[in-house]
Amino acid sequence: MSERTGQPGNLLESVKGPGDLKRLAADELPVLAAEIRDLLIASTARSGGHLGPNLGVVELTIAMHRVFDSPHDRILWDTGHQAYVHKMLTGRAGRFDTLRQEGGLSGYPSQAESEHDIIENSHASTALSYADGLAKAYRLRGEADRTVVAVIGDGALTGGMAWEALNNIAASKDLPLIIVVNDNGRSYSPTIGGLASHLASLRTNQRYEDVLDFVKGNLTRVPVVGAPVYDALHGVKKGLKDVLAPQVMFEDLGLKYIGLVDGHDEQAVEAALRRARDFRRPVIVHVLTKKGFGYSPAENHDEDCFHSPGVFDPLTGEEKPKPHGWTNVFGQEMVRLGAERRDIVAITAAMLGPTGLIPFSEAYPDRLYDVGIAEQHALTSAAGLALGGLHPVVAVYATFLNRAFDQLLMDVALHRLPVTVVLDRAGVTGDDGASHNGMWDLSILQVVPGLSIAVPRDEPRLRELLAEAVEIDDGPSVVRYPKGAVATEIEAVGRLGEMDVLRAGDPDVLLVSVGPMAELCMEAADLLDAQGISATVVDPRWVKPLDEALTAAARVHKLVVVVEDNGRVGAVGDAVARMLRDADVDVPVRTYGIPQRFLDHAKRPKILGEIGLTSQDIARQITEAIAKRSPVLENHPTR
Ligand SMILES: Cc1ncc(C[n+]2csc(CCOP(=O)(O)OP(=O)(O)O)c2C)c(N)n1
Ligand SMILES: CC(=O)[C@@H](O)[C@H](O)COP(=O)(O)O
Ligand SMILES: [Mg+2]
Repeated sequence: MSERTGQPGNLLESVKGPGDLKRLAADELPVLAAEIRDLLIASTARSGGHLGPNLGVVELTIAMHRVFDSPHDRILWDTGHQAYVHKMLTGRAGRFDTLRQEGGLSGYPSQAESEHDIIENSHASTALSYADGLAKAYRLRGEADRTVVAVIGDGALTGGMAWEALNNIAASKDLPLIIVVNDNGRSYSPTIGGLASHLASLRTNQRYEDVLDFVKGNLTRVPVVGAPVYDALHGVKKGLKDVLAPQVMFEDLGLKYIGLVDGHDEQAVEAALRRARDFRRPVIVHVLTKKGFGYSPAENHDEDCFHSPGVFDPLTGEEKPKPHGWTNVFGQEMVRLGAERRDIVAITAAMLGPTGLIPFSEAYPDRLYDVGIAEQHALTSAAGLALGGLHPVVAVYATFLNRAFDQLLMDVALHRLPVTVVLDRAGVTGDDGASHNGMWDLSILQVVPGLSIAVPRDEPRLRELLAEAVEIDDGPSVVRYPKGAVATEIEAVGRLGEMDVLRAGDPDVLLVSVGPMAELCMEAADLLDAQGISATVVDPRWVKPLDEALTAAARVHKLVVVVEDNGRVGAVGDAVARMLRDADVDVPVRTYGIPQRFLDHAKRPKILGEIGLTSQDIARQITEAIAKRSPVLENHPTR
């Protein structure tokens, strides 16, 4: 195994862009591929990242940049987690020591990084819709010589948007649009559903290709009649294919289909892509790849083929142990609740492991549903399960719930159905960039009638609130918690209605701490003490509906402060301010949360520091707020 230096090898170093790549001889490409793999392994070992997906597209990406002319031709990556090789071949190989670091290379395409990058959103199943629009724009602008190429994984192809796009693309016979299905048979775990089995049958039905090759090899050797007979046979290819290979649904959609192509045979991929390019109409190129290809620890990693490992030893593939996290607690609690309540079922959207539901699936295999990357379907299927008398728990990352908002609102809440949605990775996640931060749910869910939201501050509260949530049977409930290690446990010193009082102070400041912001708020209260400002810290536990006791408590304080790990606009802080206004409690309210903008990638603590979600910042801002109002407040009778 070559010494993995973490720097590009000589050949890769010489590739400053697709032009250099095109000038390489075919026999240099395997060397290039090996250097790319070395750099992928070394850089993700150091920073974590999507090693498995990128190892699987090395030859595919080389072929794409040799056949097409980016950025004149546009190459789109669905989800974008598999675009590291694309970045290496478009002049960024030398920056992989900064992968996913603040100010360094993003783990996804980035328009600011390169003219070769377009889609920055890491939400899956969008690339075909972008491609449809882009190709139509080029046609309308008289730039029809530009080919649009969208790479979509078999997992992303289980997302509904992809089929909405295919339906439209199939209707546009004159769009030079190439859909590369990167079929490695997996999302994290093996891809599920009818489509997955269809793709699998195509993969296994190499029979058709073998028979055809055999016929071609033997018939065309027969003098005079051989070739015409072969052509006749080939002419009935569709029938032959249907007989030997299952119904190829893509062709039935009206799309040309080229496949199955060995995705690790770079020359074969190039040939297929050239054929597809020359059709000048929508074509599917079905490429078979292996996730983690070329690195045995990834190839043999059962759970997810090193989909997105943390830091690991490149020689052994041994991952650095992850801390006891919120996800683990949820997984354990689901097994306990599943034993108590046989009506509890769980749904994952192709993220069984990342959401912690593996223990539940092992304990109750017939009560776990993996719906693929299909959050919209997940929510409405959950509504069906609830209508059927069950209590579904839908576990998704907070940011991906956005995709299923209408289903939660109109298919679940409108019918007051007992569905519990568990949002992992809520708040700032950090190194997966702007589209991964779970900073939207506490805002968008405020408008859902009859929906309850719980935000646990630590492990005991997660267990407690999840148990309370699944007891709610007259409407949807939501429990949300951040990525990573559980927060320090903080016991209540009293109760205020259903809220936990974490620190009882004189009525200067009422500090409303939302979920895992508790530790930060307690530290801020200590800092305020030193300034002679006394803070009462309460943890609402349930932030929707808010506890009326908050109104009475606010009345006797000089300032109300709400701290939350969500976008500031329309979230808990605004809900508290509205509740106090409605109750004619005109105590000033300050809300501290995530600024309502897209955040660049960096580690979570770094981002929290930059946006002022630290105890020092909160204490300083409260001190300033008190000082600004003190003349008024001094003379203002306490209410
Ligand atoms: C809407 C949405 N849901 C879930 C995810 C999380 N996610 C990221 S990559 C991935 C698996 C993608 O599988 P596939 O498209 O086959 O690509 P591969 O990793 O196999 O190359 C998932 C579920 C996401 N990015 N977007
Ligand atoms: C690309 C994608 O959506 C996921 O793979 C994401 O990277 C998961 O990140 P964590 O599971 O590490 O939070
Ligand atoms: Mg896949």
